[in-house]
Amino acid sequence: MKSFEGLWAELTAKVESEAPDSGTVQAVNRGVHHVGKKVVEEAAEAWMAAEHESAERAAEEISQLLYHVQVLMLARGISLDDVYAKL
Ligand SMILES: N=c1c2ncn([C@@H]3O[C@H](COP(=O)(O)OP(=O)(O)OP(=O)(O)O)[C@@H](O)[C@H]3O)c2ncn1[C@@H]1O[C@H](COP(=O)(O)O)[C@@H](O)[C@H]1O
Repeated sequence: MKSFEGLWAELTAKVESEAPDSGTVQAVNRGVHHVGKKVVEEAAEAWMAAEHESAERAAEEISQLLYHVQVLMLARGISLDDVYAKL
């Protein structure tokens, strides 16, 4: 099973290698404005699923939100340690 840190390591490697077929690389290249809008969209979907759908559907939307938050961090040059220092 993938973890938050495992996904972060995978996405970091994709961005560093500029993997051409990676949706993550394409999103990072589109920039913070584009990725930020995806974060807001996924946050709304996570909220709606948590309020109106099954726990499994909510977990699926939350996983997409976590993914897009990591993409936002990569687009903005923020590391996991930068965030953990604020927890
Ligand atoms: N965990 C994810 C992940 N979660 C969400 N998403 C993206 O978020 C989208 C879901 O958003 P929506 O529900 O809005 O679906 P959509 O409307 O079809 O998406 P868009 O057209 O808006 O892009 C998916 O289509 C993916 O593009 C993810 N994309 C990639 N990953 C993982 O990230 C890793 C690297 O992926 P690549 O960069 O694509 O190689 C792999 O392990 C993937 O499994």
